[in-house]
Parts: sequence; structure tokens; C-alpha cells
Amino acid sequence: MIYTVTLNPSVDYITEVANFELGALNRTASDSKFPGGKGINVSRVMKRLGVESSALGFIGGFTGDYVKDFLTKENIDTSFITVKGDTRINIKLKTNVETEINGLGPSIANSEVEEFFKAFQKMEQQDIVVLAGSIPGTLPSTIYNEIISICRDKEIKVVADVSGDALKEIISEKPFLIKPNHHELGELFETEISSIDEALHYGRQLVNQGVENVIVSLAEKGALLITGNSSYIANVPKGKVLNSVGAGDSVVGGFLSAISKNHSIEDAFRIGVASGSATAFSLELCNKEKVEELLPQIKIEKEGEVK
Ligand SMILES: Nc1ncnc2c1ncn2[C@@H]1O[C@H](COP(=O)(O)OP(=O)(O)O)[C@@H](O)[C@H]1O
Ligand SMILES: O=P(O)(O)OC[C@H]1O[C@](O)(COP(=O)(O)O)[C@@H](O)[C@@H]1O
Repeated sequence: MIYTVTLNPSVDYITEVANFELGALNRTASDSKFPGGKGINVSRVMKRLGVESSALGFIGGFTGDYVKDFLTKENIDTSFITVKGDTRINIKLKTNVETEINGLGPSIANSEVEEFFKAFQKMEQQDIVVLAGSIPGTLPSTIYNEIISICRDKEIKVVADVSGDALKEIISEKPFLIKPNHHELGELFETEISSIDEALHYGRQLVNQGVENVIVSLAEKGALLITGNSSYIANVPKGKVLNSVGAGDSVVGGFLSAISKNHSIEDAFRIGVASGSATAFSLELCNKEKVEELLPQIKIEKEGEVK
């Protein structure tokens, strides 16, 4: 089973404002809301690609009920711990420049954390744990390391889609896969990364430090997969971006869905990138048809050879 961990889920409120003016009354041209949070998006994408998972994390209040009910309607297994406060609402403002406001999230009591950790007792070697998204302020910043330590004892593969300090902390734990975007990778090395070559250079350093596989996404510029002995560079298809929220999570969801169907790592990478672009070109997360439509447009270059 693949377990996705979203410590800080959200309701994503995506709103389009033609010419946003700070300090004025702005009215939306369109708006929509979806359950969000990185692990939850990974679970939803995998479901669409025919792979089951179980979503773990903390939810609460009316917004938490919304997230849980939405996933239940999509037949996604959930084992969330319910907390007293409300699950956050993250605002995704589509205007001249895309702007996001991500909430803090509810506070989580020690007893609720203990309850959450019980889920790991039943996990087994062939399971995969996906750690995705920010850590709510009231949880220790080392919580991901604690989870990884349990997974290491059980020889469970860990995939991490995290940023900032959490990403820094996780590198030394040598996860199976991390998927930073180029900004997150740059932040890690206190530099700016804007090209595939730069991303390859810094991504390779992470593999040298023990991370088994690194996918770096560079939005419309393409994506990279760096493994212990090879590097793969993918182009991304051209298309009209309708909503890029969840595109990175879709890369992880697509990749893992393929890995769990025993595809090669190169194929899984191609499916991951197709899923990311399929989400970027959709109003919501990608569906299987869109992923399959884009797949032939993605060419993978391995050490100078185009396949
Ligand atoms: N403008 C775009 N055109 C085509 N694909 C895109 C575009 N933006 C994002 N994607 C797809 O989404 C993936 C993740 O996007 P990116 O912005 O790099 O990550 P994140 O969402 O984590 O910030 C990319 O690898 C690509 O497949
Ligand atoms: O936990 P964080 O870092 O605040 O991120 C949460 C946000 O990221 C998302 O999962 C989208 O992530 P990506 O666009 O990077 O794929 C949203 O659904 C959610 O609002």
C-alpha cells in the first residue's frame, strides 16, 4: 500500500480576478475549491491512474469535513486524525501575476500526534510512504525525521515532496525519492537555479549525499531524473496552462502510480512528467485520458541519447 502523509491539508480556493488592485474591492471572474495539500493531491492523482493509496494526516472543522467527504466520494481511503481547529484555506489568486496565500493550519495536540503515529505500526516492507507538504507550526520540525526513522526500521521506501527546512532535514535520511522544483532546489543550496544544467549539477550533489533518486521539475522548461548511475532529461509538452496548482504533486502521483505497476524508472518519470503537464493544462488535477494524450509528446534524453 502507498500511504500519503499530509500533515497540513487544505481547502484550495482558486480565484480569478482580472486586474487585482491592492486596497480596492476586487470581484472574482470565476472561482472554485478543491481539497488540497500535497499528499492528498498525490492520492487523488494515483486514484485517477488506477492505483490505491491511503491518505494520512490531520484534519479538523468544517473545512476538514469537506476534504474528507470529497476524498470519500472519490473512493480514496483515509485515516485522518481529527483535530479541534479548522483545516486551513489556501488562496490561489489567478491574476496578472499568480499569487498564493497558504494558511498556517490548526494546532495539533501531543495526544493527536501519538494517535497519528499508530498508523505506522501496521505498515510493512513493501509499503511506500509519501511525505508531502509543510509541517504545521505546532508540530516539531523533526516530525518527518521521526517518521523516516520508523520507515527505515521497517525497510519502507520514503518519498518526500517538501521544501525549506523540512527538505534540508530530510536529505541526510537518504529517502528513495525527492521532488523539489528548481526554486526549492536553489533554496537548499542558497543559489538561484534557472537552467536544466544547473539543476543537474545541484541535483547530482543530492544523489551523491545518499538520496536514491531526485526529480527536479522546472515548470515549462522540463524536468530531470537523477539516479545513482544515470540522468534523464524530459521536455514538457506545449499547451495552455489553466491551473498549475498541484502540478508538482501530479508528477509524484504519476511517477508512483507507474512504479507500483512495475514500470521502469524511466517510464515512471515520463508518466510523472505527463501527469504534471496534464494537471497544468486542466482546471483541476489531471485525468488518465489527458495523461495518455500527452505521453507521446514527452521525449527523454539519457546521457546524450534521445529516446
Ligand atoms: N507551463 C507549463 N507547461 C507544461 N507543463 C508544465 C508547465 N508548468 C508546469 N508543468 C508541469 O508540471 C510539473 C511540475 O511543475 P513545477 O512548476 O515545476 O512544480 P511545482 O508545482 O512543484 O512548483 C512540470 O514538471 C511539468 O510537467
Ligand atoms: O503544505 P504547503 O507547502 O503549504 O503546500 C500546500 C499547497 O500545495 C498544493 O498541494 C499544491 O502543490 P504543488 O502546486 O506544488 O503541486 C496545494 O494543494 C496546497 O494548497
